[in-house]
Amino acid sequence: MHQSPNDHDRFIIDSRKTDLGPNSPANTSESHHPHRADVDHRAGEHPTVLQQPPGPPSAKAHAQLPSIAALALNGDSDPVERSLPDHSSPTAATDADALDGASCSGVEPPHKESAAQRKQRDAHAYSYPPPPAADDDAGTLPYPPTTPHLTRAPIEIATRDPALGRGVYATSYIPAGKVIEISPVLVLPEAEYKGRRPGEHDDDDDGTLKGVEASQLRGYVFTWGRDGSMAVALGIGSLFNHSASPNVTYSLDYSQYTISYRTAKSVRQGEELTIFYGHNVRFSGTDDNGAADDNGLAEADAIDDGWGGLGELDAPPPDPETERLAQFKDLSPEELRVRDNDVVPPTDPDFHWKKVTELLDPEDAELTLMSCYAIDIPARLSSPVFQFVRKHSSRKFNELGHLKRVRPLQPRAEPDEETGEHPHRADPDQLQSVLLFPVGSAPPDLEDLLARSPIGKALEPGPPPSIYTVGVPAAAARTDKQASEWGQVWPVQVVHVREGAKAIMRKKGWERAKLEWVERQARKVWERAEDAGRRGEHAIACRVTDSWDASFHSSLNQPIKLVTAHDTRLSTGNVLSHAAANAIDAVAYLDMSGSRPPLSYFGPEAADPPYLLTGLSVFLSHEPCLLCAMSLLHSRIKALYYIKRAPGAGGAGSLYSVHEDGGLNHRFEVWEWTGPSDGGMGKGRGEELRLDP
Ligand SMILES: C[S@@+](CC[C@H](N)C(=O)[O-])C[C@H]1O[C@@H](n2cnc3c(N)ncnc32)[C@H](O)[C@@H]1O
Repeated sequence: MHQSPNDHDRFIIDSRKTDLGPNSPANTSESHHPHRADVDHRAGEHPTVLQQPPGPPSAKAHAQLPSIAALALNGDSDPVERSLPDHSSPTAATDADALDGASCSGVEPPHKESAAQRKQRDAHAYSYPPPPAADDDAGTLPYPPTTPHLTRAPIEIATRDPALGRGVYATSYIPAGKVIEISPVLVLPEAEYKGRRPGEHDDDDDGTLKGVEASQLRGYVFTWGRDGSMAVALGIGSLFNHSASPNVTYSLDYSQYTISYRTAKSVRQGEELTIFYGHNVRFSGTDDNGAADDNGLAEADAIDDGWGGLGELDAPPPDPETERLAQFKDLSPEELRVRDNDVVPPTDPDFHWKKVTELLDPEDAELTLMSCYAIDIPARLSSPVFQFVRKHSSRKFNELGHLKRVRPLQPRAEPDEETGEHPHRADPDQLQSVLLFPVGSAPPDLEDLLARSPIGKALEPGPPPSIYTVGVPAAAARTDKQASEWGQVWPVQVVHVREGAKAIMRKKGWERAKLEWVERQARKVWERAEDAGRRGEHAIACRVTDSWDASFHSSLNQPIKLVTAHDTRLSTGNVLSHAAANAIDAVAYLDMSGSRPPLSYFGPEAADPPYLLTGLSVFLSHEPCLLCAMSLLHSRIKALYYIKRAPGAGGAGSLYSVHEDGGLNHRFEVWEWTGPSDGGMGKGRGEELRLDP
């Protein structure tokens, strides 16, 4: 067998020359040279355009290779598309799926190579294993100190079809996007694989199979890097059979020396798990006329479209992102900027979001009162009263800071009739009311204290001033109008609302580019939820993205998506595997593996990823439950957008509003979809919401 690390690596496996069974050494075509870049020398066979095997990743690509652990929770899956490594999609690493994109990025596109180029490459390029140092301890292999390994999937090895030999079968339902196996690999340098003696070159090959190539391992190797090395998966990985429409995808990790396998589609119990070895492969069972065997390979060969026929079968659907970008191509940068930054108010029919908040816009606030103790004293005693209050205050901060401390009891003296001037000094004996303490924080022996204070003494031999209770505004006024109305009760300070805060509080709307982006993310998360529902999970999903920053983002430069996850309570049996929890978990995996894409929000230079979801935006198909709302708060998200309310269970507006609880140390904004649900978001499987475990 030949598993190809990408589908450009073509080969033929032909067991017609033997009747010893599919795994016999003789079961593969004698003339097959899997790692030869330019060989097509078999007359009468299907074309074997053996293209250049994938190159080893560059240092940069290595850095981008996802950790295998991270793949485990990266849920997005576009079944067949992901099964076939895709060099044609430049967007793969951005919005499509940060992790999957990264997994592709380690593999360079194929190219035809001349003999001269090959020579040059042989001299300089990647070599595995590196030549041992003279005093190298024989037998020491340069594998990494630790190798990830995972086999936890419900699978069994069985022979159900003798023509295929052993295969891997699901013993229970497996959802799409699950890593089912991570196999370490054993790398066989070219000379060892081909059984070359020291000093022998490939030009000396006489066509006779030697070395490992002559053994039955030949049916189990795949190309590793570009130097002719081959690798064997040491684990279940070597037992996946080939299919033209596989349900398992794989990715090579050149730095970890592993190959990981992940379901590209959901798999039913009893179904075989298959991978795609490459185009134009053929095994025994295909008759001389190339009649289709049941794995569809002969059919694939019959259509010469350069993709072994699979191109047509797996033609990717039109890319919505390309279509979206096409609408801006005729706009100048300035026209685009104006269009993008046009603020769409919440009253606009295109604005389908409602802010989930119980907080009042302070500008709409009604007057609320608090009780205070006050005294009426002559103006000349104001200063001693202020000193008295300072001395006996139990609080560090001034609870009455938003109020004027003094209110004149009589109207101020009229201006002089002749000159029109106001008297410079107030009458020192004019009575005025002075606030002492809020009722709740006054000293208990206030009367006594006052009588014994310099104020009481100054009023002797008369009685000390009588203390009374008065209702005063509980908060500062936010407008001049409020100040004048509330001032009738007690003179109050005005703290004008800041412009930025005003925009948020008044729900002024969003830039058009942001509005469109938010809605697109919401539709994507809804689609994912519906997809999860079709796979037998609760139809709930969560998508985590970078947050919109108007000074940076635009229709062309969109925030990056980090992960999408769906609810997996049913498939895992874990009642806490809610979509939001899975998404947070997946982000943590990204960070653990160093695979978080550089975020615009924090700048690509940021040394370390921020704590969990700090500053990120979360899209949920449904309002999060209390637990998830609290987890999102704990993760420090910036904004949450959800499509459907979860009455009686939701923690972001329904049962409780975790996001604006004054007792917690983080707040985030929450928006709820108010758009039509017909034929789109809010309709369908997502309605069968069961939030409680
Ligand atoms: C990596 S092994 C797979 C496990 C193998 N069936 C076994 O029993 O060890 C590859 C070999 O399996 C067989 N094989 C895999 N996919 C096949 C297919 N679609 N049709 C026929 N034979 C297949 C071929 O003999 C091939 O050389």
